[in-house]
Amino acid sequence: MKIYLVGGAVRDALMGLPMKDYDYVVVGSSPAEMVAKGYKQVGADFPVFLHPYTGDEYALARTERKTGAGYHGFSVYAAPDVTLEDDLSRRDLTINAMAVDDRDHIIDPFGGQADLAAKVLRHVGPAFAEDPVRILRVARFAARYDGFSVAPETMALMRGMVEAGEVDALVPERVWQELSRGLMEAKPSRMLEVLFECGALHRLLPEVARLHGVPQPLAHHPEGPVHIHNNLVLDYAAKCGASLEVRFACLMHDLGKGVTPSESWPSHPDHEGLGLPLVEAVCDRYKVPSSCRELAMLTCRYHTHVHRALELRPGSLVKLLSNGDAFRRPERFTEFLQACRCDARGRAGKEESAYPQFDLMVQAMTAARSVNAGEVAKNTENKAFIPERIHEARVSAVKASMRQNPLLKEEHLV
Ligand SMILES: Nc1ccn([C@@H]2O[C@H](COP(=O)(O)OP(=O)(O)OP(=O)(O)O)[C@@H](O)[C@H]2O)c(=O)n1
Ligand SMILES: [Mg+2]
Repeated sequence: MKIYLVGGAVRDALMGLPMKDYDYVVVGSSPAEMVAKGYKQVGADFPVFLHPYTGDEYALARTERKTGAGYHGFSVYAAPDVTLEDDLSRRDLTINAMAVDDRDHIIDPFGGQADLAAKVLRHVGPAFAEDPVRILRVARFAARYDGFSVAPETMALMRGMVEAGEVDALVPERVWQELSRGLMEAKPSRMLEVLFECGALHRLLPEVARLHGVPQPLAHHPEGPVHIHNNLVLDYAAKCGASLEVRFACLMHDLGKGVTPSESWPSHPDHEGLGLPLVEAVCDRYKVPSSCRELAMLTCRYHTHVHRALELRPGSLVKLLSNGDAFRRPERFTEFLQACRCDARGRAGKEESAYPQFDLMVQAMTAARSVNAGEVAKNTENKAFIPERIHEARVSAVKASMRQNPLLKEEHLV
């Protein structure tokens, strides 16, 4: 038998990037031989084994053929006569279809090195079309690797797959897994662009696709239409190293602008409220984790309130804190503020601009949270007045702390 390192590790090594996981292909062996050598078989469907010491994955060279719809509609053929080239030819992209043998010799039958040098994401062959997840993978690699483009013939193939309804058959968990990974890459906007170009975004996230070309007031948004703004917001969040929750909230924050009646353009009255059912629909569709869902809802609903924080009086600031659940969930409220800051800076020429609303809201939250609500409750004789008294105490605390904030004018302190 012969063992080769394949896939992502080879690609990343050639790019000079750290290798994350090692996948090996074994040629000329059998399950019985692998087990006899101490490898542990994992999964009944595929001939994949774990190395007894390193835990790395070793797969018998195999060919796959789609026999029906969905995930189980595959027939796998693994036998000692399947060659390394056979195995590489069923893989998605040329840059993922290279192997290295035990003498560090590179086997590259599909021009993966040339495509790496030219920064091209190109499919290996017609087998690409057998797995629609690959459309999402291509979009994700475009978001990860700076300057990579999708080969025209690959884009055409992906478009054909979308038209054939292939992405509609994807299970929600897989879509979320790929989308969330793409959001965590260096330039998430590239994922959206690639998905848009092949038509997959319209199928998977029509709410986001709909933002394309929608006008906004130029004075606030010199970058132009909503989708460009959305892309800048996302990429700024990525540049800051924001969490998945913050990045997802950024992706969702302006969905309401996609359903503004065109008579109102370029204004978007109540896009916050209009966006909420759309955010819910996306989250339901992909069973989005509640941490992402909650922050996205909060951000959609209240981001413009935070933008106006400098004009809010203490009473309104406390109400915003309370609506944002800042007393019970201060960490989440801080992530909400981060998303608001990404929104403000994700505009042409605004990336470096000050966003004093962030510090102001943190200051207000700290002051309001310093109120001992239990103590206020204990000292309130008529228990029906407790919520009101707590609110008043918080307002007083915010007011006192605001007196030290030079950003605020006297009239805001009343
Ligand atoms: N839908 C898929 C998934 C995987 N592969 C192949 O299996 C290898 C390993 O898959 P995986 O670890 O999921 O992806 P990587 O390419 O290693 O990317 P990542 O860095 O995200 O792990 C890929 O390189 C590719 O050759 C494929 O052809 N089609
Ligand atoms: Mg990998």
